[in-house]
Amino acid sequence: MIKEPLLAPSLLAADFLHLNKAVKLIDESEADWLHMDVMDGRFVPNISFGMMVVEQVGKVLEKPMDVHLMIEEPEKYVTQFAKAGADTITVHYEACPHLHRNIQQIKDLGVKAGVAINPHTPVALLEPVIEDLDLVLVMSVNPGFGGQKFIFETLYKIRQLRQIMQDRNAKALIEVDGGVGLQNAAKIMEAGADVLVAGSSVFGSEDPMETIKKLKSLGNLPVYEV
Ligand SMILES: O=C(CO)[C@@H](O)[C@H](O)COP(=O)(O)O
Repeated sequence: MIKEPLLAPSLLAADFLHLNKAVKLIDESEADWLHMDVMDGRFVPNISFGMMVVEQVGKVLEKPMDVHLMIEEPEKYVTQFAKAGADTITVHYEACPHLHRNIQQIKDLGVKAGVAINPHTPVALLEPVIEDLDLVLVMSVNPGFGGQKFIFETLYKIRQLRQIMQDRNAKALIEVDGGVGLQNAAKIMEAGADVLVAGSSVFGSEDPMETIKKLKSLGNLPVYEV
């Protein structure tokens, strides 16, 4: 039996002219968190939105806000994102030469701390900090854009990470982000994920509410496709 995922639809795929509507939909749906993708045009080749949008969304959102910083020098901005209402702040391993300090900085703000790794980054690199983390975000596409194809090798990384965490009795949640949808969600959960981020598969679907419902009831999904 596959466990029910925590589901975090990504606002990046919503209609930016009607963010209020998207937030309301998340609050009224079975989704657990709202995922917010902040991009700076330096760490990733795209610019999305910053703390002003996060703050406005935070004012109306009732569910936890999961903020994924795809930015260089995140230490300069985490305080502002915490003030803007983030419940979890995730920084990238590849953007943090002083990762241990960055994690402590986030926790000192009273916010849950996450670290994301790009598809080419080995999970073993997180071993020295794994016990300090609330969340590990395994990128299953190269970050920067929604609507990309899930990278199959991510499944091995999730399994490896689950093993490392088990060996160290670490409690972080494993979140998987990029190309996640009804066709592969069960397989990703079976590999050991806890949280699924879903952008296009939710907001690009005909009935986002119904898609969220289906993603939450994984027992009914096929596990053969990736
Ligand atoms: O961080 C990112 C992209 O860099 C993701 O959160 C995407 O927003 C996921 O989008 P889909 O692949 O689900 O469309």
